[in-house]
Amino acid sequence: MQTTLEPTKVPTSDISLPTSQKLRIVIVGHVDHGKSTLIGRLFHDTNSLPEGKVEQIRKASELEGMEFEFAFLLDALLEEQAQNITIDTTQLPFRTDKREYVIIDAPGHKEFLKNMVTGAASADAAILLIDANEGIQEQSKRHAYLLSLLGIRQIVVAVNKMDLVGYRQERFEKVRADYTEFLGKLGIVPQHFVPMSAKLGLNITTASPELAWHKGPAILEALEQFQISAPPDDLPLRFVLQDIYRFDERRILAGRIETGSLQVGQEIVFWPDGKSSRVKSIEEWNAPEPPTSALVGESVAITLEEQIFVERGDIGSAPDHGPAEGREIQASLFWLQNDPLPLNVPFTLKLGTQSVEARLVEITRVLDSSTLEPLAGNPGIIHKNEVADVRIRARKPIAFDRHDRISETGRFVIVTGKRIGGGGIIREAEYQDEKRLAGATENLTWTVSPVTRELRAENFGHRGAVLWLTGLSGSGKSTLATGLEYHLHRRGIFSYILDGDNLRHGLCANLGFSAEDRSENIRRAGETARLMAEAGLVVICSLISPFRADRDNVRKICQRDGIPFAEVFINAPLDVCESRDPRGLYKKARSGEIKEFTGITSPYEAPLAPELELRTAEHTLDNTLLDLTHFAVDLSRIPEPQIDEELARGGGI
Ligand SMILES: Nc1ncnc2c1ncn2[C@@H]1O[C@H](COP(=O)(O)OS(=O)(=O)O)[C@@H](OP(=O)(O)O)[C@H]1O
Ligand SMILES: Nc1ncnc2c1ncn2[C@@H]1O[C@H](COP(=O)(O)OP(=O)(O)O)[C@@H](O)[C@H]1O
Repeated sequence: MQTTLEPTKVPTSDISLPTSQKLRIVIVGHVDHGKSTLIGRLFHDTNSLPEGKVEQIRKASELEGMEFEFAFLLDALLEEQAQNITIDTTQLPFRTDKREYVIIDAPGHKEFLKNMVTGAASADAAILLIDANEGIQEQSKRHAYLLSLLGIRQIVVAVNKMDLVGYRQERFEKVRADYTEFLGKLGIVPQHFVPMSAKLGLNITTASPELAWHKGPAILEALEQFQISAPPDDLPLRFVLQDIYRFDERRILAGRIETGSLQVGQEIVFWPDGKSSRVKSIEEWNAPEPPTSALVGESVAITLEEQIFVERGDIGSAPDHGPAEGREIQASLFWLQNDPLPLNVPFTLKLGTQSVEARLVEITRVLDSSTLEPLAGNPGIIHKNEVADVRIRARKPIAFDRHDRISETGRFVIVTGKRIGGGGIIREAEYQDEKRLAGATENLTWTVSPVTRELRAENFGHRGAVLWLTGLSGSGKSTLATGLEYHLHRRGIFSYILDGDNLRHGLCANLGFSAEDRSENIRRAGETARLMAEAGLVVICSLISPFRADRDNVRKICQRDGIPFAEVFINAPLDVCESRDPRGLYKKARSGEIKEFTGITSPYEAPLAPELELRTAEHTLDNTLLDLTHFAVDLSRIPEPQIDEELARGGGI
C-alpha cells in the first residue's frame, strides 16, 4: 500500500489561543514504536504544517536516496524550534476543526519527568504508543508508571504498526489485554485503545477500512473527546512565592496562584513559618483599576499590610486551610539516574519554588518499575528505574501537600550535583485541619456495652464483617451485592447492603462526585459499615470507591477495631462496562451530560492486593456469585478457639 499524503482536515490558521485553552498532550512509548512518525502524521493530516514543508522534505530525502518518512517532519520541526527552546521540552502546536493542541515533546523521559514534576509542561492527556508487533516493552511500562505518578488520567493507547501484523484483531486484543492488566495495577484505565498505523496514516484522523473491525474512535477522534484540565478552582489557596522585590519602599511579593484564589483584604498565612498578614493590594502595571482579586493559574504581585519576613519558596494560604509543614515527608519516588540513591546521602529537594537540602532516612519498599514487583530484602539504596516508598528528611521545615489533595504542591524533584536524578509525589501529610478534627475527639469517651462482639456473634451464629465491593460503574457490584445478600439470608446469615446509590439518597445526599466528595462518601460509608459490623451484621458495601487511599482508610477503620474486612475487586474492563451500560450513564458521560464520570473523565485506581478479585466479564453471573458467597460465608465464620498445642501435648486438654 502507498503512504497516503492526503490531508483530511481543516486548513491551518494561526495557533492563537492562550495555552490554557489548548489540549496539552504527551506522546510516550518505547524507542522505535513510532512516536516521531505519529507526530509527523498528526501534523500532516491536520494540515498544520507550514506550506511546502512536505515537498521540501520529500525532495531532500530523494536527494539522499531515501524514502520519505513522516518522522523526518518532526525532525524538521524540531530543528526550526531549536533556537528558541528555553526549557527541556518542545511545544508543538497543531489544530483541528474543534480545537487546538500542543504536543509536549521531551528528548528523553528524564526531561519529561523534570518538566512534568516542576509543572513546566503538565499535560492534560497522553498517548501511550505500543508497537503491535513487538508488544509491551519495559519502557512502555515505565512510561505508564510515570503517567500514574503524575496523575495524568486521560489516556489513549495507540497500538501502532498494525500493517506489520496483517491488521489482525487477535494481535490487537492480545496487546490490549496485556496492557490493560498492567495498567490496572497502576490504577490507570485508558479511555481508548486504538489500532493504527502511523506510517500508512490509518486510524489517525478517521476510521480506516483496513481496521474496520475496530468499533472505537481513531486517534484524533479519541483526543477530541478529552477535556482540557480546568485549573482547579475549588481547591484552597496555594500562592507559591517566586521573588520579593523592593519598590518605592514597598515590598512586593511575586508568585503564582497554583490553586484557589486571592482577594484584597483577606488574611494570608505564609508557610512553613506560619506568619500572617492581610493582602493590601494586587499590583498590575498599566491596569486602569487595580484588581481586587486574582485567580488560579495567574502570576501576580501583591503587597501586604504588615511587613513580615517571607522568602522565595514560601507558600501562602488562607488561615484555616494551610499546607502541611515539617521536616519529613513520606513519598513515592522514581529514580532515573545511573548513580543509585542511597540512604543518608544529601541531595537537593525542589518542591514548588522551595529548594532545600535533604536525604533519605528510610526506604520502606522498592519496586521494579517495569514489573511492579517488590524487590526482596531490606533495601538501603534505590537504583536507576526503580520506584520506592521513602521517608525524606529536610534540613529545615518545608511546606507541602499530599499529592492526591493538591498535586501542584504535592510533587517534587531531586537534584544531585546539577542534575535531576528523580522525582516523586507526597503520599502522606498531616494537616492542621485534620489534626483539629482528631482533636475534636480528645475529651470524648467511648461507651462500652456489656454486650460484647463475641456475645452478639454467639447470638447470630456468625460474626460481623465488612465486604467492600469496589469497581467501575456497570462492573456488577449491585447485581452481586443483592445476589449475595439473598444467599446469605437463605443461610441464616444476617446481612445488609450499603450501596453508593442508596446512601447518596440520604446520609450522603450533600455529596457530589469530586475527588473530595467521593472521599467523604467513602469515609461515611466505611464508618457506617464498621458500626453495623460491630452490631453483628455482614455488611456488603457496594461503592465505586475509585481511590485506593480511601479504601485503605476504610480498611484501617475496620482493622483498628478488629472487624474482619475484605476488599473485593469487581473487575470488568471499561469497554465491557460501557457496553453493558445498565443505567445509560456511560452514554451520558460520553456526551458530556455527566461530568467527572469514573473511567471516562474521572480516574479509577484498581486495587493492588484485594482479598478477592471477581472478573465478571470472564465468568457467568452464577459462578461469580457462588465464589463470592463462599468467600463471604468463610469470612463470617466464628473462628475455632485456638488450641494451645503445648498444653494439648502435655495432656492439659
Ligand atoms: N459522575 C459519576 N461518576 C460515577 N458514578 C456516578 C456519577 N454520577 C452518577 N453516578 C451514579 O452514582 C453511583 C456511584 O456512587 P458511589 O457512591 O458508589 O461513587 S463513589 O464511590 O463515591 O465514587 C453509580 O452507581 P453504579 O453504576 O452502581 O456504580 C452511578 O449510578
Ligand atoms: N459475572 C457477572 N457478575 C455480575 N454482573 C454481571 C456478570 N455478567 C454480566 N453481568 C451484568 O452486568 C451488569 C452489571 O450492572 P450493575 O450490577 O448495576 O453494576 P454496578 O453496580 O457495578 O454499576 C448487570 O446487567 C449484570 O447482569
